[in-house]
Amino acid sequence: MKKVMLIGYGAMAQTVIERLPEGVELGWIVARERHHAAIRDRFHGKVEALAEVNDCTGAPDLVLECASQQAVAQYGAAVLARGWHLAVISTGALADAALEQRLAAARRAGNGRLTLLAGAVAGIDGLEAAKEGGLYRVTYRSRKSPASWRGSHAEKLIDLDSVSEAQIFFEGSAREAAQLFPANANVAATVALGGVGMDETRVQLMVDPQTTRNTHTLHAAGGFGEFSLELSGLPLASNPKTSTLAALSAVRACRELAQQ
Ligand SMILES: NC(=O)C1=CN([C@@H]2O[C@H](COP(=O)(O)OP(=O)(O)OC[C@H]3O[C@@H](n4cnc5c(N)ncnc54)[C@H](OP(=O)(O)O)[C@@H]3O)[C@@H](O)[C@H]2O)C=CC1
Ligand SMILES: O=C([O-])CC(=O)C(=O)O
Repeated sequence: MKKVMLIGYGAMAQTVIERLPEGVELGWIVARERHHAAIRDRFHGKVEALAEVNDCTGAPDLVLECASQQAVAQYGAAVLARGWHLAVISTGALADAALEQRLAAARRAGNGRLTLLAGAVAGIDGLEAAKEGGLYRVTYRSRKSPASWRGSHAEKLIDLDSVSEAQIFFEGSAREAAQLFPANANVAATVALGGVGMDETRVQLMVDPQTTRNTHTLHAAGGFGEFSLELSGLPLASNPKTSTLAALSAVRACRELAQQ
């Protein structure tokens, strides 16, 4: 039986817990103190609620970050320095170049492994293959409902309550998008890391009062030719910022672990 450590206890973590594949069990959940009693009750003490990665006395086969970019900064290096396998969903954390270097150094020092989950988007494998032949241009656009942008930096750029038609409210690099919208634009970073990088990947963020979907549009052109991909994802009921597919990509990482 393979053992997983989960970081985070929010919407995505709940989906992972509910869909945990056979052959994998949850050993630890790193969560804020206020969730600890609920975790102990739910799992009858069989899953340890931890305040810190370093409080773990066991050895997880996989550490699944389903929390935030801040959590990657807080725990990522400790996980890698211990030689563990860290799978990250908050990929936008790597828009911080200093953090990226710190994680790389910890990984080298501890012989750990870092995996970036594909998250809410598809086509990253094709993008990475295309990169081998040279990429000229990669663009990414995210279109979500006003509810999905609420509580984000979007509120400083556009009045989400009065928007009556689809509107682009942000244009910039993937690095800017991932850092300004840490709970909404990790896909921009995922696309950047698979393609032409954080500063060259052009990003548009859009609010659409007519949609209930999270729609990701990716366009890549290069020596291979050209592709456009549109993914219209259903958000999680418990968090409209997060697409169901992002949670399922974390479930898939558990399935791969079970099959190893
Ligand atoms: N790559 C991709 O395609 C996508 C990536 N994401 C990333 O996944 C993250 C999780 O999504 P989702 O579950 O929907 O978000 P939620 O806000 O529903 O849940 C986040 C959970 O993580 C916890 N958490 C956050 N930071 C820390 C920390 N430093 N230490 C301990 N616990 C922490 C929160 O704690 P508390 O309850 O106390 O607030 C909460 O339990 C997003 O923040 C985003 O970064 C999301 C969608 C797509
Ligand atoms: O889940 C999504 O649709 C995308 C998302 O929040 C992110 O990229 O951070």
